[in-house]
Amino acid sequence: ALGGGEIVTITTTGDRNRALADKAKWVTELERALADGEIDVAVHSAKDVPTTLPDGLELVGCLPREDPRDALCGTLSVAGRPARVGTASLRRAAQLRALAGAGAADGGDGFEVVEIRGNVDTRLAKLAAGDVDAVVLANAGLRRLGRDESITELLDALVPAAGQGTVVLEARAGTVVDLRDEPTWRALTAERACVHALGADCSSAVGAHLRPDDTLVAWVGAPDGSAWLRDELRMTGTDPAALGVAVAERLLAAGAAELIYAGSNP
Ligand SMILES: NCc1[nH]cc(CCC(=O)O)c1CC(=O)O
Repeated sequence: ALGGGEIVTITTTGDRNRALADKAKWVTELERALADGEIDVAVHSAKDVPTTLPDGLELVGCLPREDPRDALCGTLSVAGRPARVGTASLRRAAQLRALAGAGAADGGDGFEVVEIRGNVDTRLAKLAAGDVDAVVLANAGLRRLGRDESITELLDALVPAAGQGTVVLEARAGTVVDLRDEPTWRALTAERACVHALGADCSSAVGAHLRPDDTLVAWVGAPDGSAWLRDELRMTGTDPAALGVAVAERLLAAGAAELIYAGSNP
């Protein structure tokens, strides 16, 4: 069990160079420290943890999930020109472009998605400076950083990333950690199983979210939002991983692999 432990701070490549696109940059150095026995438990944002773990490591626990939704800071609606919406996330860009293509922006002149990099403060500074009219960030991240006053709207229309809003614990296989919020664990299991079975990775435009009513919603799209698939299925049994695989199989049967291939090779 965890208790009376010592906290080891590890600065990762992701912390040092936020311009890198690969989310695994926040995870691999902690996994190396786990494998070397330098630490016993690694704490990650679940969203950044690939669905295939190195041999000998496993997810062992999680904290209760924060709200998993994406949050809009700024506005999608500007008079006289399309609003510029900044995001670094292929998933958010693809879903926003799909919405823009559907003419979902009420009022204004629609919006366009632009790539924006840097940490949360950098992105909010770009918004404040008028470089963009809006940015989309995880509600959970904004709340944890005390920047939730910047939020103008929670985007129910976007399907969150698998594990978004969840702090997860990873350890060497067999490590017992008495810290696991069961509803969060169920959601994490279903969402990660879905992404894994889709053959998606962090460079794919894929969302997967187990709603509190036990319905798994998944979204797979081309990066430009020109084509996408959405599916949802309610859990009937008691196996969240089986639900994730079932949704992935339905999406694959509908052609999801072509969209994911496009996402991995933009
Ligand atoms: N890849 C960056 C990252 N990893 C986890 C979060 C947010 C917090 C969370 O999802 O738990 C963020 C920032 C963002 O997406 O806005």
